[in-house]
Amino acid sequence: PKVLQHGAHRVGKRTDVEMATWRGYGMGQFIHWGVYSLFGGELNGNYYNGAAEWIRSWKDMPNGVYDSAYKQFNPSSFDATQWAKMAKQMGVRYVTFTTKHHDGFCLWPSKYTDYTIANSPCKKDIVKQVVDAYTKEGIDVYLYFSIMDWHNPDWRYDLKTKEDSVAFERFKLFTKKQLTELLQQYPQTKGLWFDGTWDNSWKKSGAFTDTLEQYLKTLHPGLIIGSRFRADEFGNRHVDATGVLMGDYEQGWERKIPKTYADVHGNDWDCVMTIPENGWGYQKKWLGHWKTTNEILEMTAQCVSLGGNFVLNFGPKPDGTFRPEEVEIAKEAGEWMKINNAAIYNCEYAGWEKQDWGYYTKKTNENKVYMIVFNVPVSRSLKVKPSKNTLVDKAYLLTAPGKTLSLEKLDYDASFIQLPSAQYKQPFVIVLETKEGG
Ligand SMILES: C#C[C@@H]1N[C@@H](C)[C@@H](O)[C@H]1O
Repeated sequence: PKVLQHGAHRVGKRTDVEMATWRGYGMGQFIHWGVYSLFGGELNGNYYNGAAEWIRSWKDMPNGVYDSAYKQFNPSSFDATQWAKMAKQMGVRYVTFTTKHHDGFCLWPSKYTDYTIANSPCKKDIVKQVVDAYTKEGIDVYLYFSIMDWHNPDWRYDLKTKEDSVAFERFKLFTKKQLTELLQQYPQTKGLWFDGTWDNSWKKSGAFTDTLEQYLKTLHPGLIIGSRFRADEFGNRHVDATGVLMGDYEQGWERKIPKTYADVHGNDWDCVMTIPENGWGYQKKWLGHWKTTNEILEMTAQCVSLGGNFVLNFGPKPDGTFRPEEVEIAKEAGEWMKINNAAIYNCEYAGWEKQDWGYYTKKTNENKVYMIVFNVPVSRSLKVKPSKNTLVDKAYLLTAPGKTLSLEKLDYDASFIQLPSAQYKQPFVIVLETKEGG
C-alpha cells in the first residue's frame, strides 16, 4: 500500500516514562468551565436540551447575548486550591481543564485575541491558578483546547473557496500561536486534550496537523496528545488509512466504555464521562439520570480492568463552586479510593476470563490479581478462573490480609471463593496471590 506521509509515526504504545505515568493514573478529573457556565443550560426560563456548553449554538440564543456574557464572568468564590484539594481527596491523579471551548473564550490572558479572561471582570489568569494549584497537590495537569473556535472570524467548517483557504491559513497560525503560549506560560502541563477537530476544514489539513503535533512535542518534550488531534492526508482521524492509531492514546471513548479488551486494539486509552447523561458545562437542571458514586466506581474499575483510565467531568458553577451532588460524589469516591486504590493505581488488564461478580486488575510483575467485586451472588460463591499456567495460592480481602478466604477447587481450572455471610453494601477488593503452575 501507499506509504502515508502524515499517518501514524509509531506503531504500538509509547514506551517512555511520561506515558507509563499516564498509563497508571487509573482515575482522572475533567473540568469544563467558561462563559457557558453563566447560562447553566437555560435562557429566559427555557432549557436548552443539548449539552450546556453548546448553548451558544442553540437557535434560541441570540449570538449578541452570548458573546457579551463574558462581561458578567466574575466567579467570586473561585479558589483553585479548593478545587485541587477536592480532587486530591477524591483520589484523581490527573486533571484536564478547559482553556478554550468551542465558543472561543480563553480562560488565560492570550495575546492573540481580546476574547479572554483578561477583559472580563474576573481578570485572573484562571489557567495559571488551576495549573499551579493542582500541580502543588501532586495532580498532573492536561489542558483541553478546542480547535473549532466559533468566535474567531477566520474559523471555517469547510474549505470550499479561495477565501476560505486564505482565512483558514490565518486561523491555523492563530491556533499555533495560542498553543505555543499555553505551553510556554504553563510549562508544568503534561499534555494537550484536543477537541472540535471533526470538521472538513481540519480533516483537509492533515499535513498541517502532523507538522503542528511534531512542533508541539519538540517545544515540550514528553508532551502527551491523544488521537483526536490529527488527520492523515486522506482526512482519516484517530486511525490512519493503514489502520494505525495516530496519537499517544485512543481518545474516542467519550461517554462510552469499551465492552471487551479486544475493543481497545492494544492501545492506551481513557474514557471521559459526565455525571448526568450528557452535558459537560454547569447545568442548572440535570436532565435524566445522574450517576451514583457506586456507578462511577464501577466505571472506574471497568476502565482499569481493560487497560484504560476513567476521567469524571465536573462543571463548576459561574461563581466557581461545585454543585453539592458533585462535591458528595468526590467525597464518597475518595473514601473508597483511599481504602482500595491498590486495585486501581498503576493497574492494568489481567487477562483472566471476566466473571459476573466484577472486574480483575493487576500490576505488572506482581504475583497478585485484584478482584473488584460489585455483584455478590446469592450463593456468595465467587467463581475465579485464572489465566493459563497460573494458580491461585491464597485469597483474602484487601482490608483483611490476615484472614484467608476459603478456595474450593472445582473440577475444571476454576475455583469458588466462598464469602462469609455479611451485608455487602459497597464494592470491595479481594487479593489473589498467584503462582506459576497448573
Ligand atoms: C461534543 C463535544 C464536546 N466534547 C466533550 C469533551 C465536551 O467538551 C463536549 O462539548
